[in-house]
Amino acid sequence: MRLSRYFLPVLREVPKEAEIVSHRLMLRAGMIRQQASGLYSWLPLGYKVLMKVQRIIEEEQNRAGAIELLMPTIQSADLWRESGRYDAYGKEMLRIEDRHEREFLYGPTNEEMITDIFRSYVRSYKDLPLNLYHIQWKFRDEVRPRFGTMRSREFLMKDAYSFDEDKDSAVKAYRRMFVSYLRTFRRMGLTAIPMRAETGPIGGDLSHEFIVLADTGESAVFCHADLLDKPIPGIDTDYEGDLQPIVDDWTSLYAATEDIVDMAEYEQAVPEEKRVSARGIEVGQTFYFGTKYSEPMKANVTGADGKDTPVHMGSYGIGLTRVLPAIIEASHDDDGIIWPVSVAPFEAVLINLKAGDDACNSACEELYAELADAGIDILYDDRDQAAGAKFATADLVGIPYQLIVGPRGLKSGEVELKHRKSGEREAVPLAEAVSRLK
Ligand SMILES: Nc1ncnc2c1ncn2[C@@H]1O[C@H](COS(=O)(=O)NC(=O)[C@@H](N)CS)[C@@H](O)[C@H]1O
Repeated sequence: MRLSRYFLPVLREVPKEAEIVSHRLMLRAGMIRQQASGLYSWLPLGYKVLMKVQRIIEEEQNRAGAIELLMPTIQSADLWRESGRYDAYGKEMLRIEDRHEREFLYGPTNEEMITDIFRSYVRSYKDLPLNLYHIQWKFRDEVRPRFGTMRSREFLMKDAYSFDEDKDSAVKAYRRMFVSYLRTFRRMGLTAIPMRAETGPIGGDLSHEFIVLADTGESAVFCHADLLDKPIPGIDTDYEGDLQPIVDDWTSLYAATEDIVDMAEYEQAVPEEKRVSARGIEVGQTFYFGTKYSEPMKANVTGADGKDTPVHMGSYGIGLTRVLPAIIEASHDDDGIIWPVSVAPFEAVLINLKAGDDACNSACEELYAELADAGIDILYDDRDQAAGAKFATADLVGIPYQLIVGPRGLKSGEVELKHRKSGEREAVPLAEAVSRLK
């Protein structure tokens, strides 16, 4: 992509309403624009990162055996009356009337709707286990939206729902999602620690919040330091096998959020030098809630014994539009964002130090074509601007590699490769530049 033809509205000044670094940087880097309280437009650069995060989530959900579909954002109130949550959900729910004065709502989550889909088609235990998920916009009328898209009113969520014949099988489904979350967040460059959590409006009696430690996190968390550098399950993890050892390994060390921590238990379980009490960002949450929805909504299957019983369910959410600021909180410096390559909007930015200089222009045009042919997601800063402005933009938007082409380097047949994360710079022969980025 040529920057002169892109749409990247970076801001010079720090927006005053932004209280935390990720909010400031997402605005300055031209990733988002606030349209109203808690409502954002995703501008091209931000949207590109959001879609890279989505692809990683889809890959890991599919690897764990979940099947993707897509449900609408608008839901019928009657469906929520069946589960009893229509009134219980409170003021966070945006209630809507259509032209025929029928009652609808903008879905804050989809347990009722997915249960309705399930009960319409599945009758036998032979069709289980089943895990259906979608990635869809949600609306929660947060009383105090803040920190940019960290806590917004409209947000993008992956929500998966598992259906099993009994609790034992449902706990196996829970473990598959638990393990897939360990892989998913680490692939985005995040260390997300599973912590026992309250279940809140979703319900149930088994739940973990996946927490990224960050000074600006909304909740206080308490955990054992050994959880911070534990290796995640490999790409060859057998999701049909016994995942209990992995889950036990990750839950045997103490980790709890402030709403369920037992300080005496924490101090008893964790030696002083291993105690980590910090602030955390909840990027995902897993729930087992049995027949909470299938009972009232009569989502039953006929078992091997010929008896009809309500299915045991769980739900598993990831806040995609919260993951982006979480990554920035965990990976930035004074010059801007430092994207992990896996989610970076572009893998590299080609910087022409002297647009208008024939040698630089032709070298850049050649490199740009070769990089694109090599399948590298490249941004070419071809603007007629001073070098300093180009470096500042590249550092701000956080692209992992900068390929810098200047008249002096070209004279010795070299370009400069800068690693955004380490700041290291190295002279690379022109002919090797593309292979260095592959
Ligand atoms: N207001 C919000 N803004 C941004 N992300 C949010 C917001 N509310 C929740 N999230 C994200 O969405 C994830 C799932 O939300 S939740 O309430 O915990 N879980 C559910 O809604 C269940 N239905 C899981 S499928 C959270 O872990 C968080 O990462």
